[in-house]
Amino acid sequence: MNSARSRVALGARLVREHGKEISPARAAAAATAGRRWASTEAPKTSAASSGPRITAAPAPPHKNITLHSLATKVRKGQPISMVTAYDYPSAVHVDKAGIDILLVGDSLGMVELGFDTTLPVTLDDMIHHGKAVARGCRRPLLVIDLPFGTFETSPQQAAQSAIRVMKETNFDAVKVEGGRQRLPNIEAILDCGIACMGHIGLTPQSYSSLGGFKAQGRTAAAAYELIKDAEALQETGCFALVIECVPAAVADQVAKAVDIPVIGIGAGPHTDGQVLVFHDMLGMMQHYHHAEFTPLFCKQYATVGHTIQNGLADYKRDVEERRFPSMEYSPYKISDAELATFMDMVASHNETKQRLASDGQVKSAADDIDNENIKVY
Ligand SMILES: Nc1nc(=O)c2c([nH]1)NC[C@@H]1CN(c3ccc(C(=O)N[C@@H](CCC(=O)O)C(=O)O)cc3)CN21
Ligand SMILES: CC(C)C(=O)C(=O)O
Repeated sequence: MNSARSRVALGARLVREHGKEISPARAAAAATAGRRWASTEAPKTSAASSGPRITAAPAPPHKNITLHSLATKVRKGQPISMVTAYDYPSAVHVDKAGIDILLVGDSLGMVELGFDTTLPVTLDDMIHHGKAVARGCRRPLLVIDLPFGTFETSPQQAAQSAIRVMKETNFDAVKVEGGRQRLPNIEAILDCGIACMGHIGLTPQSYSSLGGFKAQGRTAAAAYELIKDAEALQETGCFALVIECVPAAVADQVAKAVDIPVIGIGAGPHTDGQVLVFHDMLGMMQHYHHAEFTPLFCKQYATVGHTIQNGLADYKRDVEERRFPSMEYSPYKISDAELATFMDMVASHNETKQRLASDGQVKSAADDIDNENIKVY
């Protein structure tokens, strides 16, 4: 929907039906889930010369993004930023950058686990990664995908999977792929009091029936289906939608058709927000397998993969040429007196070793040395 339009309906039904928004309870609940907050202090560098050179990072703003603050943002015409992350360090980065929504997408199967599609990803995989992300995050709205095979077969299956994910990860919402054919399943999730984001257009979990990762909504009829799907998902109570890989003009009309935020990926500039996969947008994918799946619609904002490659190559060369570690990186000290005593012990140890060797007792030398040098201990 265009930014000028009012977004009063955002999450409204969800909030009405379940009494309260999801996120206010998050800080308290997070403590029990072991979520670790960043330092609230200003950046500082450790002054202790013998200590490790650790720079404490400034904490992100304390204000969490909630369904309501998201609605306010959209009402004010401010676009929503969303990005995926799958582990603790990337979650810390996303949090610090002030991104609005962090998605643990099932794309983790491809960019983190090395599969060719998202189909093999399990609920256990999602929970494992979700927990790590939650430990690194406090500000963004946290959304997690229900992976293939965990929600399609019945509303009950969908509800059970969503409940398990919410219990174990302490996230704010789940995302479910599919349009009107998934309405009963999505309704069951919402009925449990769980916020749900829809996902239409290219739904990668339908890789098999779509015949690949293909752009969608490219005929009038298919584009019109997307409008009907978006309206149905809004009516059911989804608080937002992802629309993936459709022509910009089609995404524009879908966004105009509903009041809830429509977040695009490969869907042009007219949506209420944008989402990209972390590894794609940071240029992390050097491996041929990953490069193959970096979509054309993705803008690269960094070339982290090159930075990593350069760092590893420099390290290898330094080790091989004995440039690392220099004494600068050998911080553990021993006093001159202790060192002198130690050197005497080594000298005596070596003498004993030589004597035993020349006596032809090499095999049992170690035991004998221990006995003779018992004073060492
Ligand atoms: N790394 C990564 N980034 C993603 O955005 C992403 C994943 N993985 N895995 C799950 C899905 C799959 N996605 C993809 C993957 C490839 C294309 C792609 O290559 N599209 C072609 C057009 C295909 C066509 O319409 O024929 C392109 O040229 O962009 C699109 C979306 C988006 N998601
Ligand atoms: C690409 C985004 C929207 C996603 O669904 C994922 O990362 O799995």
